Amino acid sequence: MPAVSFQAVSKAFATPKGPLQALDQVSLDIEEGEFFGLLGPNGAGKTTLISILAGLARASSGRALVQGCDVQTEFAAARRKLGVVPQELVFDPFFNVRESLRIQSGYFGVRNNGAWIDELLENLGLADRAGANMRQLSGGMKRRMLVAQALVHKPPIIVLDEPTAGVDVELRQTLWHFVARLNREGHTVLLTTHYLDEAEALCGRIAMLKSGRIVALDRTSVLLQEASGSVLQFKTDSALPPALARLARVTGRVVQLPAHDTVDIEGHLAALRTAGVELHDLEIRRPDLEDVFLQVMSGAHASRPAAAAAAVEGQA
Ligand SMILES: Nc1ncnc2c1ncn2[C@@H]1O[C@H](COP(=O)(O)OP(=O)(O)OP(=O)(O)O)[C@@H](O)[C@H]1O
Repeated sequence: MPAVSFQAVSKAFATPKGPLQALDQVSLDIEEGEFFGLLGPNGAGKTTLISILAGLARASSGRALVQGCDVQTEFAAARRKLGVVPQELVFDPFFNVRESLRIQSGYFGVRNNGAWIDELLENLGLADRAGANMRQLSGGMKRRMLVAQALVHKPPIIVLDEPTAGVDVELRQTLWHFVARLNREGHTVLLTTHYLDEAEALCGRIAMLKSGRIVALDRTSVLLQEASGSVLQFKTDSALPPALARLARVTGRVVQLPAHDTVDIEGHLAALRTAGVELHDLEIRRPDLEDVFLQVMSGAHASRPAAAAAAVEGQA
């Protein structure tokens, strides 16, 4: 039985401009013990899908199951199996850190788990703030607390919705170290993030959503292998010729240019030389997950989600 199963999940929101299709027939199984990444640009539907899983939003059609429990008809059982770390910081300001965790445990019917609460506080760098009132915590500390709250009932499935947005390097490392350990111990992890290097490093399998549909679904290693061509990367202080500027991914001085083949690379280099662009730290590398993501979103990547592939093969 999959840890998480989305079965033809669709969701339309009523808006003043008419219905907005946030999710369109999303089908996806996440197996026990997977570290699964759900990626997509802003507005792709990631949070909506997670909200449906957590029972915070209702699917317009289709259904979601957590270890076989329907999130609508068996809400309490499904919810107990999930530890959801939400994007937004919402807290009860009247309690201290340890009290909040005890209350959250009680909410899930879990008692006498002081040892686990201590372990959470220790592993998330909150031990010396255990007596602090929630109001006194910094933003980063509050985020650690969100993680602790989500894990307090030792859920088999951990759902992290952009857990590292606005988080410092130290907390990122603490968090990933801890979540990777829980995954090794058998917990299933579902992660959404805009940090594709994190997804590449952590996730065994990845689904990419675009406008509410799955547009890629595969093992991370396969997505990387199927990415076409290579990337010409260099640093420069000069402006790029317009034709290359349109193709390039530019981050400050770092320029990354996708290239299909060696002829393409030679063409790029010739155009740069003609334009008098001075290149530093030039390298040619394999595409990384960010390149794959951009290829998938532009429709250029070879990967097809299984359902779409089966439909095409069925027509043949
Ligand atoms: N309550 C709502 N009412 C109307 N539209 C909504 C509502 N919630 C989400 N949407 C819309 O549904 C679409 C999907 O939003 P969602 O928050 O799921 O995207 P996301 O992939 O999580 O994006 P981000 O990366 O920005 O967090 C967007 O177009 C969004 O504007």
